[in-house]
Amino acid sequence: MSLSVAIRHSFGNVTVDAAFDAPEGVTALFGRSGAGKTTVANAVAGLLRPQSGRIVLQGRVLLDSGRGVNLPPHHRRIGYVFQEGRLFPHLSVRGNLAYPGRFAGRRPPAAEFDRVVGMLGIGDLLDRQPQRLSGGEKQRVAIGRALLSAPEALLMDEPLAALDAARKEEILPYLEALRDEARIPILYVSHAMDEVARLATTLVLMSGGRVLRAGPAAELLADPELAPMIGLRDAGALLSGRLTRHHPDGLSEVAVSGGPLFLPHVAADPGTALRIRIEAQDIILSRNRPEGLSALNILPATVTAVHSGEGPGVMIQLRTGDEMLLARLTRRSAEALALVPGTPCHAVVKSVAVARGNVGRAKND
Ligand SMILES: Nc1ncnc2c1ncn2[C@@H]1O[C@H](COP(=O)(O)OP(=O)(O)OP(=O)(O)O)[C@@H](O)[C@H]1O
Repeated sequence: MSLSVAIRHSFGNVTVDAAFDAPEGVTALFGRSGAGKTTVANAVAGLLRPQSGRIVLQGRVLLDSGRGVNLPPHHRRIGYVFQEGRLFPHLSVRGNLAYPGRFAGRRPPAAEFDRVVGMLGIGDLLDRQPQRLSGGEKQRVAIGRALLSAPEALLMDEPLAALDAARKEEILPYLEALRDEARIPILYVSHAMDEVARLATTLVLMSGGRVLRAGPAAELLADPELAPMIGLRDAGALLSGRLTRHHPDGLSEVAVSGGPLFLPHVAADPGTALRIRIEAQDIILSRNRPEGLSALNILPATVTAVHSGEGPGVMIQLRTGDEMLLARLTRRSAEALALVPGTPCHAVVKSVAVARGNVGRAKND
């Protein structure tokens, strides 16, 4: 199951020239405003006919400019979710959900309807009209409607951008479940790194109309050379772990390959697989194992790369267990500690530095 995209399109002197593969899971198209994300998404949706390109979904050719193939949007079998839910205002939630079935000439089987409604937690909303839904509820219905069209891929264009932080946090677990349960590629357009770090399994970094890098999200997010492009304040690597237990003082303990991590309470059962984003600016490095320190998380690590930019800062990549971390230090500190590839050290992370939104679910295998 995959979506393969290669397009080239010029708007006057601006050219978008992008190629990548989106396998099952969430492929995040990330980049600053004007990077070319919407152009790619529109070409995939069939809303823009690129001057040249080839787009193939599960072996079906959606676009092949060389052979004059360009399927219209409604024949592409792609479900769309946009920034605002775009629900039909005159239909109830149930009516909105049933709509794609009518459109495709079939109704989704009742079991499928119940499964999607259950997964998105919208069972209590079925008889409401869209104007009586919150922004987050509207988005969940919009996702449900897209899923019930039995799509072979989902395209989500900034689906959380119009929501405040609390509504975003409410909807992210549903998107995580979708990522891990729907066995289709999900193309997720966003310029918000917190969402991307939470959801992406594959990352396509775009800049100036081109794909700078594409690959597994955990690998790209731990690459110090890409940090300036991601944004130094947003840089941070992902750790995967398993919740081991909740402590009576409110901390949750998570086993990551480098050791135990103590985090502010994580609302999940022991055994749950998690992914944790540790922001590069929240790590302190020490050559010796620090003692008499308030921080609870001290992970033994080895420096694997040091990347200096133009400013006073450096990005240090570290291995802890079998995973990577990124730490942002001043050049002065890195020199004082003589940090070079191979240097053993300790990565110190304050528990409270790990924001709740940086702890998400991962696929349970
Ligand atoms: N219809 C158009 N006419 C002229 N230039 C365009 C048109 N659409 C897009 N562009 C240009 O193409 C480039 C890519 O735009 P695009 O909308 O794909 O970027 P984006 O990454 O989606 O940005 P944003 O996050 O702001 O939506 C930009 O330089 C933009 O100005």
